[in-house]
Formats: sequence, C-alpha cells, structure tokens
Amino acid sequence: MPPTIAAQPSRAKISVKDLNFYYGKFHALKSINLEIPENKVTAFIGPSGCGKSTLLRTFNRMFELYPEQRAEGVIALDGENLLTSKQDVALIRAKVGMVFQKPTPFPMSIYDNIAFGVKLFENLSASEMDDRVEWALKKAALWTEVRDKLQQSGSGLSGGQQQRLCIARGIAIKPEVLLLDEPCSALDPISTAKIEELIAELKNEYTVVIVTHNMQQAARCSDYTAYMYLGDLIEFGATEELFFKPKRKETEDYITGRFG
Ligand SMILES: Nc1ncnc2c1ncn2[C@@H]1O[C@H](COP(=O)(O)OP(=O)(O)OP(=O)(O)O)[C@@H](O)[C@H]1O
Repeated sequence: MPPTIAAQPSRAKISVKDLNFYYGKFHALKSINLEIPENKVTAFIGPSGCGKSTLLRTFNRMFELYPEQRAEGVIALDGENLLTSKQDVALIRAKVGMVFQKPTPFPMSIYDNIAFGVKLFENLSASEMDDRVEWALKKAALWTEVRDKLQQSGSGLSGGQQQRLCIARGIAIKPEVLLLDEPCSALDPISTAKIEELIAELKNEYTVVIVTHNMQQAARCSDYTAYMYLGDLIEFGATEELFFKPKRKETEDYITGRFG
C-alpha cells in the first residue's frame, strides 16, 4: 500500500485508506491514501478526467445510486468507515453535504428550498424554522438580497444567487463536512469572488472539500491541495508548499503549465 499522504497538523476529519474505485471494469481511483484536515479547506486539482469528482462523491456515498459503481477500501469519517457503515445513507448525507457544479434550486420558493431539507432531519417550530432559514441565508451571503422575497421561486434568482441558495440549503442542515464540486464554474467573476469569500468563512465551522479546475481558485481559497492524475494521488500538502515548492516533478509541470 502506498504511504498515506497526511496534511499536518490538524486533526483528520476524513481518513482515506487504500481507496480503489471502479466504474464497471474501469479503475478510476487507484489506492488513494489521504487525510482531510478538520476545519480547513482542501482542494482537489488535476487535469480533466483525473478522478477529482469521483473521489469527492465517495465521501457521501453518492455512487451508491449507480449499481455498476464500486468503492473498496476505507473512508473513515471521525473514525467510522462510511463504506461499511450500517448508518443510513440519509444520515451520512446529513453529515456530509454536497453542492454541485450547476446551481440546482428545487422548484419551490426560496424559503422552502432551505426548509425542505431541514424538515427531513429536525422537527422545528415555525419560528425556529424562520430563524434557521435566515441564519443559512446570512451564512451564504444571500440574506440581504432575498429577505423581501422569500416566497418567490428560487429559480427566479441569478445564477450566482442560485448557487449561494444551494450553499445555504447545504449548510442549513448543519453538516460537518461540505463538499463543493466546481461550485463556481457556471458563475461570473463577481459571484465567484463572493463564493470564495464564503468558503473562507465556512471553514470556521465546517470541513470543506472543493473540486476546482481553476488553479488560482485553489491557491486563493484552500489550505491544502491534492494534485491528482489518471486516478492517482500524486501530491498532497499545504497549498502554499504545493504551489511554490512542489515535491514532485509532475505537480510542478502541471502548475507551471508545462503539463501535456
Ligand atoms: N459514470 C461513469 N461511467 C464510467 N466512467 C466514468 C463515469 N464518470 C466518470 N468516469 C471516468 O472516470 C474518470 C474520472 O472522472 P471524474 O469525473 O472523476 O474526473 P474529474 O477529474 O472530476 O474530471 P473533470 O475535471 O473533467 O470533471 C474519467 O476517466 C471518466 O471518464
């Protein structure tokens, strides 16, 4: 088994040990070992098809929806292996929330977009729910823009606002880990800057893992970065070190644009 690449010194929130992942016969992740530090932002970078999204989706067992997809190894969340856990997958997803590349508001009001998920896990009074909706929208830096139109449809918002609504929806259920799969790829630079600020703030309370194509974004908003290539984890370390003093030639070639 390859050595575990650990990002020190924070406690590991998620420990991945000898993780292999298959789409049918295709071996998409090869013996991945890494530790995702708690209350930090970890970015996955690498060329298209290297397995970033696949790795991210294993963290809340998203792949289970597809019978031909299979993960082997250990993904321990606070020490408990998610891959063999008897825990209900809905409970795992309450602990490990996910925001996708394209904003996907539910076809309902802004308020209900947030209240819907909360109702699945908690029995709040009407005023407690109002407070939770406001709290989540404030955390996602959207409250001032939508406070007067909470009953309007979520799909009437701009793309950047919709993505912040999806982040508000993700944090409203108070997960421990937030997975962001290229959350800014459909957004303009102003909305992107808002989301990056938000990510920096979220790590005070959550462990954040972000997949991004954008190396500047990884450099700006992550504490740790993992560089992947063809299903292998090539290098993992503090973002500053990985960008300015990479240990592996492959990483250096990629970040300096000599890749390919
Ligand atoms: N549903 C699927 N069925 C079969 N192969 C898949 C499936 N999804 C992804 N793959 C393959 O697995 C590999 C990793 O894909 P993945 O989407 O994780 O890469 P990625 O690094 O996130 O790429 P991108 O940056 O383009 O989103 C690729 O070779 C891809 O073609």
